[in-house]
Amino acid sequence: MIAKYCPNAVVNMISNPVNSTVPIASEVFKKAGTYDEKKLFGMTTLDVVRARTFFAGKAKVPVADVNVPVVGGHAGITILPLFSQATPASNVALSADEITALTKRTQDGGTEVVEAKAGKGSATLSMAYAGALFADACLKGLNGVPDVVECTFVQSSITELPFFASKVRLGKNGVEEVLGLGALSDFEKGGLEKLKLELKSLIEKGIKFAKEN
Ligand SMILES: NC(=O)c1ccc[n+]([C@@H]2O[C@H](COP(=O)([O-])OP(=O)(O)OC[C@H]3O[C@@H](n4cnc5c(N)ncnc54)[C@H](O)[C@@H]3O)[C@@H](O)[C@H]2O)c1
Ligand SMILES: O=C(O)C[C@H](O)C(=O)O
Repeated sequence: MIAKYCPNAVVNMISNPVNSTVPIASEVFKKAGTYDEKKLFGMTTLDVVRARTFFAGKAKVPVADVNVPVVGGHAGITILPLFSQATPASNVALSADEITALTKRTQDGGTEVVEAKAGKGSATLSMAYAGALFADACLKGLNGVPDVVECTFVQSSITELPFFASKVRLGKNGVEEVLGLGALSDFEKGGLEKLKLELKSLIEKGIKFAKEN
């Protein structure tokens, strides 16, 4: 419907599995001849919200001031929070074990809620909050507000994968610039290598599904 009737819309995919639904949507747009890679996003803002919240608690910094880039995708180990780039820096030294635990908590946050709700849906309120944050950022970009930067899952060439979540500069055309990963800790480099294998297969599954249906 969007591909046919609103071909210029900015599309934020929330429905899971985001790692596959975004590639599926790209194929649908391609079939309709209306694919614009600058306007198709997979929502990963909730991962950023979780990473910020968990980091602020441990680092003893106010959550409203915290920013943590989250890269990769939106499921399990494909979610990679870059705590080494968190701002402001922690007020207490975080150990490697604490960073590992924060990373796992961020990766498992969504599943934790889905399991707790036992068949009654997912983290709906925090999803709505994150959706509103990201939609607001898109609108700011479309309205010409400069330097609107958010993490999101988009068509990308910053790794060998065709889609990847990273910091992106939003503007009048949707994605203005896909930003790089920056310096990674050894722990994050390990996470990146593992996540790429998993993400590759989820992206390929989506593309295969779209081509067969
Ligand atoms: N990207 C994110 O950060 C994020 C966060 C939370 C949830 N999600 C995803 O958002 C989606 C919705 O989550 P929820 O908690 O609201 O789920 P839910 O199970 O409470 O609601 C899903 C709704 O979709 C309806 N539905 C199912 N199949 C349909 C179809 N074929 N046509 C029309 N309607 C259909 C169901 O009747 C139900 O009302 C899920 O895919 C979930 O995984 C994404
Ligand atoms: O719906 C899910 O499986 C979890 C959701 O993506 C979330 O991050 O809360």
